[in-house]
Amino acid sequence: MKNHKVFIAKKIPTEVEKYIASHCEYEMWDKDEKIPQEILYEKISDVDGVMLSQVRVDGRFFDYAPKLKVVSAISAGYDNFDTKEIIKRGILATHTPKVLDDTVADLVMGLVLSTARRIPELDRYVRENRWKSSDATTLFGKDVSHAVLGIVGMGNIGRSVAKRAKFGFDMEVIYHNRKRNAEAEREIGAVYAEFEELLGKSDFVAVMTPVNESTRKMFNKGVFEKMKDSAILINASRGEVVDEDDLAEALTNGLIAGAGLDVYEKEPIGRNNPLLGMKNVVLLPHIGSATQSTRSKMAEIAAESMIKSLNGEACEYLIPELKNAKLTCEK
Ligand SMILES: NC(=O)C1=CN([C@@H]2O[C@H](COP(=O)(O)OP(=O)(O)OC[C@H]3O[C@@H](n4cnc5c(N)ncnc54)[C@H](OP(=O)(O)O)[C@@H]3O)[C@@H](O)[C@H]2O)C=CC1
Ligand SMILES: O=CC(=O)O
Repeated sequence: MKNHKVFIAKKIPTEVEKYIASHCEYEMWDKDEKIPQEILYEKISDVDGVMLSQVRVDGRFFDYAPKLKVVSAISAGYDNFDTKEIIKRGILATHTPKVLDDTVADLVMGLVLSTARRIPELDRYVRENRWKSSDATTLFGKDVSHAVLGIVGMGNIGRSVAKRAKFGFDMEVIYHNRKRNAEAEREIGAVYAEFEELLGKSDFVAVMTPVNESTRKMFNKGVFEKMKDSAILINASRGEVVDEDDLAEALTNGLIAGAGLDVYEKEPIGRNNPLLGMKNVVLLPHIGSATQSTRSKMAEIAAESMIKSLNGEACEYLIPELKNAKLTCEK
C-alpha cells in the first residue's frame, strides 16, 4: 500500500511519471493545454502533494486541498506562491532553480543577437522578396561583441548570461543587485554598478530578477529615460518587472532602441498589445527553459523534491523563504 496520494497538474515525461508511480498513488493532467482551475481544485481535494507550474498557490488553493503537505513547482520562479500563506499553513514548497541556467542564458543571448542584428525582421525581409542589395544601410544592426551588457539581477541565470557575454562575445559586463555577487566579480570580472550608473552605461540591459515588491514595475518611464537612446532592453525574468505601457511608449518615442522579450504582464499576450506591431521588438512565448532535456530534468527534480518532502527526507530545493524560516523537509 502506497502511503501518499499526489496530483501532477502538468504533463511530464514518462520516466518521471514511472518514478512517481513507484512511490505514490497519483493522477496526472496529461493534456498540452493548461489545466482549468475548477478541475485542478477538484483534483487536489484529497492529495498530500501536488506538482505544478504557472498556477497561483494561495489561501484559496489551500482551502480546496485540506490534506496538502507539499507543493512542488516545476519552475525556478515561484512568484505564483503566496509564501506568507505557505509558511502560515506549514506547507513544504519546492522549486527547480540552477538546472535551467544554461538553457535560459542561451535564450537571453539569442534575444540579444536577434534584436541587435534584427534577425527576425530581416528573415521576413528575405521571405517577402524585398532583398535587393546587402549593402543597404537600412539593413545595418548593432554590434554585440565588445558592447556593454548591464545585468540587473546577477543570480544563477544572470551569472550564466554574464559568462556567455564575457567569454563568448568579449562584452564588458556590469551588474546591479541589492547585494554584490563576489563570485561573478571574481570568476567573470563583472563590475558592480549602482542602478542609475548601469542604465546610463549599458548598450544592452538584461533583466534577470525575480518579481517581488522591490522589482514590480522597476522598469518604467523614469528608468527608460535614464537608458541610452541606442540601448536595447532584454527581459526573460517576469513581465511584471517591466511597465509594459511605459515600454511601448519608450520604444515609440525613441527613448530606447529596441526590446527582446520572453515574458509579459499578461500571458499569453493580448492581441491588442502595441508591442505586436513594433519591428524593433523581438517577442517569444515564455520559452526560456523550454528544451526537451532541461524540462525533463526540471520535472525529475520537482518529482524527487515532492517525494522526499512527503517522506520527511532532506530536500535541497525548498524555496528560500522556508529555509529562512528554518523549516526543513526532514522529520
Ligand atoms: N523566461 C523563463 O522561462 C525563465 C524565467 N525565470 C525568471 O528568472 C528569475 C531569476 O532566476 P534565478 O537567476 O534562478 O534567480 P536568483 O534568485 O538566482 O537570482 C535573482 C537575482 O536577482 C537579484 N535581485 C532581486 N531583487 C532585486 C532588486 N530589487 N534589484 C536588483 N537585483 C535584485 C538577486 O540579488 P539580490 O537579492 O542581492 O538583490 C539575485 O541575484 C526567476 O525568479 C524567474 O522569474 C527563471 C527561469 C526561466
Ligand atoms: O519561467 C520559468 C521559470 O522556471 O521560472
